Amino acid sequence: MSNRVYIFDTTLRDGEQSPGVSLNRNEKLEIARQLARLGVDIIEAGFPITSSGDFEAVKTIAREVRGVTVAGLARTNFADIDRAWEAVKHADQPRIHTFIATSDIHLKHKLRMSGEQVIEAAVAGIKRARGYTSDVEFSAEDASRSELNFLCRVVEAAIAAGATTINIPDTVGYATPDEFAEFIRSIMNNVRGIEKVILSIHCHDDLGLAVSNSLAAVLAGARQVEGAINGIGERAGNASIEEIVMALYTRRDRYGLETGINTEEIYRTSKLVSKLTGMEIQPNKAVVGKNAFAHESGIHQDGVLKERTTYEIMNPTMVGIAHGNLVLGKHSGRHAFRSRLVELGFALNEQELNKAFARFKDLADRKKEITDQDLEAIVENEIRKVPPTYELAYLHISSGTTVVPTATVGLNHGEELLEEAACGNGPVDAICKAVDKIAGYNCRLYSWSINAITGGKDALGEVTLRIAENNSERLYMGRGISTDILESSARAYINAVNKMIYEKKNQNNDK
Ligand SMILES: CC(=O)SCCNC(=O)CCNC(=O)[C@H](O)C(C)(C)COP(=O)(O)OP(=O)(O)OC[C@H]1O[C@@H](n2cnc3c(N)ncnc32)[C@H](O)[C@@H]1OP(=O)(O)O
Ligand SMILES: CC(C)C(=O)C(=O)O
Repeated sequence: MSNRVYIFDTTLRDGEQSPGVSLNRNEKLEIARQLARLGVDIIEAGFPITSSGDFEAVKTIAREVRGVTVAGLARTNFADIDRAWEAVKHADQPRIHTFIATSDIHLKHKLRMSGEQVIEAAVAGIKRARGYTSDVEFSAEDASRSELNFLCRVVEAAIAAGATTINIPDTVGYATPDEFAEFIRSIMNNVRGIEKVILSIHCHDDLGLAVSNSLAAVLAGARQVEGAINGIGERAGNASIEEIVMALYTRRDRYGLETGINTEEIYRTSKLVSKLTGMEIQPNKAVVGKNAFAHESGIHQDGVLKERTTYEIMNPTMVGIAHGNLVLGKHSGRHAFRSRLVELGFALNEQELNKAFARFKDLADRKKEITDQDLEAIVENEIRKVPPTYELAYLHISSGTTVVPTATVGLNHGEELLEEAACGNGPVDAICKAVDKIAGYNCRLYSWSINAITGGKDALGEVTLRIAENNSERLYMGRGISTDILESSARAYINAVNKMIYEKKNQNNDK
């Protein structure tokens, strides 16, 4: 048996069946192009009878995305099959994918057909499709809940009618891995002609088992896996392509199976699908989640810094993520802390490091995640504390929808109180201009951001900003905290100006 596993991507068909998702033609085309770069073998581009929009999207993909099989889904009736063919016929390798349910529950309640009628419909549909193309996939919908002997009869008839791929879906995500593997083995052992076709599986995630069931089936002998990027799809979704691919890749040591996927395109594909479908990726999602390669606790961070493989079974670059990250938080230790400071360009001695680390742990108790800006602030405010040339004495703001924003600022400069007023485009701009007038500088604001340190209406707002003199690129970061965000802004701006003055003074002393 070949060790090559074919990847059938149904992001644009079953994936689009996710509640709330509707992709237009251009969006589908953009995703299809990316799927081709990813290296999937088959793109199921849509269900052409569904709407003229879907028909046009499948047709466009078939015409424009080369070097890949493009499939269109169809029920077994001729109208669906004819429409699917019209849509895919210009593809490099067109495939018609036709399906009908085989479980008692579907026959009795949904199709209201007998078993013989289902076999007849399947055979007729496949023959119709074979009249158009030599690449015909047949799916026995709800196969995993079907009576095995009947399913084997349907599959045998489908092969005899000309199907080249036989798909066994776990349509409602009911199977469990060992049971599904056994089911696949039974089909392989009982269906005449099964060795002539590619045996495929299509698993749903209702019990969170779609990937496990898919892998179990592959290990039992299936050689095509159907799934969707990010695991999107009807209800709880489909098996996630990226998880299956990375499981096969990572465990090739044990199973020796291969896909044609260019794994470095995985992350980009996942991001694109998430962006265009509007379906966010949960942070702890395997392979592509924000936290998939993030390490938060000190012991793990220390291990990863010493040797990445201590806590990483995949290299993030393998899936197209530039590098993993060490998230600094209250569980982090000195090794990770020092390493991030070095990355930020700070070389602290042991005493400074200990002092900064204690301050960091303090802050980490109050904040969920410590950012690079927090670290810069710790070092600059705590370790390289500058003497305050100016300190805020008072602040008065006049602002609103009908007045020009004006700020009056009083700054203590030693024993002196210096006062100035200025107008600006907004109150923050007015504050900065008033401070500039007092300090005798002309600065521009590069960035300004606010972060609520505590919750509720009286939350402490922490403003972090960066300024530079008008004729210089040297940036100074300032930080200010208050329950009033304009006061936080004033304090942050004054803090940055003080740093600038201090640095200039020291440079002059050095000369
Ligand atoms: C498991 C899966 O994911 S299957 C794919 C699911 N995807 C979709 O349904 C795509 C979106 N669907 C649609 O736009 C519409 O349902 C259409 C265009 C496909 C059909 O619309 P309608 O003709 O109005 O039929 P409706 O959806 O209400 O009912 C489905 C009909 O197809 C029949 N049917 C269902 N599956 C099959 C099949 N594989 N082969 C033949 N007939 C089938 C049903 O028995 C029902 O027939 P009935 O009208 O005689 O009772
Ligand atoms: C059409 C088939 C493959 C399907 O989507 C399912 O059974 O879930």
